[in-house]
Amino acid sequence: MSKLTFAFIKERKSPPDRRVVCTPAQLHAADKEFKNADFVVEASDIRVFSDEQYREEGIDVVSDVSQAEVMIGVKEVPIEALIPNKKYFFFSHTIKKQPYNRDLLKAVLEKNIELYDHEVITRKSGARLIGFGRYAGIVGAYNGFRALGLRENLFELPKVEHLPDYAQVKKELKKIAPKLPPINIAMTGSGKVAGGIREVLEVLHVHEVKPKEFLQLRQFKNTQTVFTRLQVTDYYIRKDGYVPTKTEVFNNPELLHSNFMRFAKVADMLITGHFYGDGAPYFFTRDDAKHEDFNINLIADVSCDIDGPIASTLRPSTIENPFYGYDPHTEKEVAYDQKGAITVMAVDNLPCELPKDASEGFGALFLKHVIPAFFNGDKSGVLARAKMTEKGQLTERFSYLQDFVEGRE
Ligand SMILES: NC(=O)c1ccc[n+]([C@@H]2O[C@H](COP(=O)([O-])OP(=O)(O)OC[C@H]3O[C@@H](n4cnc5c(N)ncnc54)[C@H](O)[C@@H]3O)[C@@H](O)[C@H]2O)c1
Repeated sequence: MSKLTFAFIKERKSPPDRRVVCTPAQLHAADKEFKNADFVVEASDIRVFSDEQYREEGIDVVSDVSQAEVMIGVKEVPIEALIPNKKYFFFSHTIKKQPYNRDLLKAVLEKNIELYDHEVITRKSGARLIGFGRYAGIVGAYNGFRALGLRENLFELPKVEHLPDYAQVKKELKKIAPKLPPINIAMTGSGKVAGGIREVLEVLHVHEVKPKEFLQLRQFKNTQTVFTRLQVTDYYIRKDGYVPTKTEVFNNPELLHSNFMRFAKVADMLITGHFYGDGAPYFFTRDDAKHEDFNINLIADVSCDIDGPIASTLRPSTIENPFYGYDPHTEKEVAYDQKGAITVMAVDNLPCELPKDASEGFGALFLKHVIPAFFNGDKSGVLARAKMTEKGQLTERFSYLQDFVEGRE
């Protein structure tokens, strides 16, 4: 069997992304493990690991990767940089028909590229195998507490992007744990983002209560910081009054009403990590936020769906300026610390703030689930499921994108 060459390509999107799919140490180990694979790295001066660090691990760093068969990156590859007739792995942000990437998908087809999108590297059940979600949850929750400290003059957390790694993030959190005020925190979600949020709450020793107990907190004066984790069956209810099953939530959102306001009356802070399905009810609307009982005044919206289920998320924010305020009465953006406003953290590229750890986490999953599939006949079907394009056509699973590519929707 001839060797297959995998190239870890340079990120070319602006603003620059420092993440990479595999670290130098991981590629060193992979080089030993996969005898039929060659791994090369495209030279880059923005990556969190330097070219020299890869060379030290015995990995070739080259300026021209066109000899490789498989190209592996993180963000969208600019059209002019796409090399025809190759296999590519990156986040194309096209599966939800994102209009800003229509031309990219068109170019992928025209250049006869086999595109495998990281977002659709899944188990047979559809559950995603790979992602940066955990780090989004960690950084998003941290940023939420950073906003709280700044707004209330309680403590000052440094920006994550100025810290070297997750270990230091945890150290900073431990320092502020004793200074946390007695507030009620609700978090949402059950996937990787939610896992990251939970890690932060655990480092901070925030006490967890069940959603039912959380609802009772309204009657008491807080004495400690508490949190509860809300699942779909907590924040949605069927229109006929029954609690929905998860399958109903995923497949029949038209059956549902939001049941979130009961939590909004108790929570001071919300940290989101849910997945919002198309057509599902909003958690709270602009009108809900005007309600005198609406108690939430700080939202770290990691899920970050714009002008959607979390009405105060008017726009994404940036790593540079992560916070803004939402005035429920005027429905307008205001200063993040304006009296009566909801403070919003809605950074949509959170894992970029922790590029080293995020790359390590992503790389471990990629080497476990994807690379072996090239050499075992894709026995779990992971490549077949993730392949979006082949021979200039969309694969069957992604044929729903045909109208989108042709500009008909
Ligand atoms: N702000 C950021 O930088 C950032 C970064 C990564 C992810 N995110 C967002 O965070 C959210 C969660 O990401 P994740 O990595 O935890 O995802 P995940 O794939 O790990 O988990 C998603 C969870 O949602 C559930 N789910 C699937 N379909 C659903 C539906 N229709 N309705 C409700 N739940 C459903 C799944 O069972 C799973 O438990 C996503 O919206 C993602 O876009 C934001």
